[in-house]
Amino acid sequence: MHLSDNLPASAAAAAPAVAEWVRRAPKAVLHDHLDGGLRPETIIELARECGYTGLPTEDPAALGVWFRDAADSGSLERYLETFAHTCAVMQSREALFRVAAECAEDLAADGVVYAEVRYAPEQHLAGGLTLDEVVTAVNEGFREGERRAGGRIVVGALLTGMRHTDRSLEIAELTVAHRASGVAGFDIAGGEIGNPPARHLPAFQHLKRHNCHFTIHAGEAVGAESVHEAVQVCGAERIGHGVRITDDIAEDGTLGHLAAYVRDNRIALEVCPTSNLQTGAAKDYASHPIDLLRRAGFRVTLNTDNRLVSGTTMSREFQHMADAFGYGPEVFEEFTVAAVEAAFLPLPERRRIIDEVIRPGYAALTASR
Ligand SMILES: O=c1[nH]cnc2c1ncn2[C@@H]1O[C@H](CO)[C@@H](O)[C@H]1O
Ligand SMILES: [Zn+2]
Repeated sequence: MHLSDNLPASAAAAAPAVAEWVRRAPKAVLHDHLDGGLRPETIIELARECGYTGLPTEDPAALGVWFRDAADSGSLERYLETFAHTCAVMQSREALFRVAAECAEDLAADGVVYAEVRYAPEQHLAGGLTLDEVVTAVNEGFREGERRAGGRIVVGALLTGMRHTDRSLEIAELTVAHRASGVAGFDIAGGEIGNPPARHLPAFQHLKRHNCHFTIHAGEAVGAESVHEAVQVCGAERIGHGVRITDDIAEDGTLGHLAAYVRDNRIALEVCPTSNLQTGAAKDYASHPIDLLRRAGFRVTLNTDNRLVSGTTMSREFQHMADAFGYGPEVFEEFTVAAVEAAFLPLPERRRIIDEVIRPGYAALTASR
């Protein structure tokens, strides 16, 4: 049986028909940007409240389509331009709280049981908030969203430093300061070309000194050398995207030294297929390297990147992969367990989610199919 999605009808035209078992499957997402996943109607309401007049349309369905189409640019830089609109309306405590609460609610409604959601605190200071106030507002929003979802989801925040600015050390310090209260780790994001991760080495060294988790966007717009720098120079525990690691895999499947290192050390790849199609990191779903990487034994996780900007959900990403590669519940269970194993959570908590939520959820799914 197929159910239609709950996104606007016009946007649904480009979306796959999501099978009911896909929607019910327990999911975990490690790579989802808070400012890339707002509800269109929320953007419009927040814009009215704060006096932002730059939106391309005030029709929610049309706005959803506009984001996805504008981001279908073939370039990461143009994809990222769309975030000016979402960040513009996320400049008050109330707006951040609302967006974070709705994010947790929407993920839970899609069957996500564990999420790490990232954003760049430095992009939310235009209304006069301090970095600490931004983090507190978002954390409180996540707690509210967890409550509204009846405890069916656990959400952690990742604080992102923007790779083209010079605040990453400050954001790393903020991560350490808030780690006992809802912040799970750190990330760097933004345009990859011309902004290699090692430019932010002091931030990574600070995190290492304080035994803090971090991931790095790499191997999305730049090739395997970017993954090399993120892993070997900066010490990333996971890689955001990472799909261009295939530069280091020969046609016959032989792994180069870097690819072998990443695979053998179980460094998780946070793969986001739809986003990759939009930014030109992959040509189409059928030729997306996720299947090659999975079969080669990499720790592959499946993610949304930006639910609004990429017009997607976890269910849609699952469905695209099921359609392209014939994946059934056993593969999605593998991706979901891989994500929780690579989560920035204490080990007993990871084990609890896998043993008490994910394994039984898939067992029930398989029994009822
Ligand atoms: O796939 C991506 N690659 C690089 N940067 C990204 C991606 N998606 C979003 N952002 C950037 O991360 C910021 C904080 O959430 C966003 O504002 C956007 O500029
Ligand atoms: Zn991303």
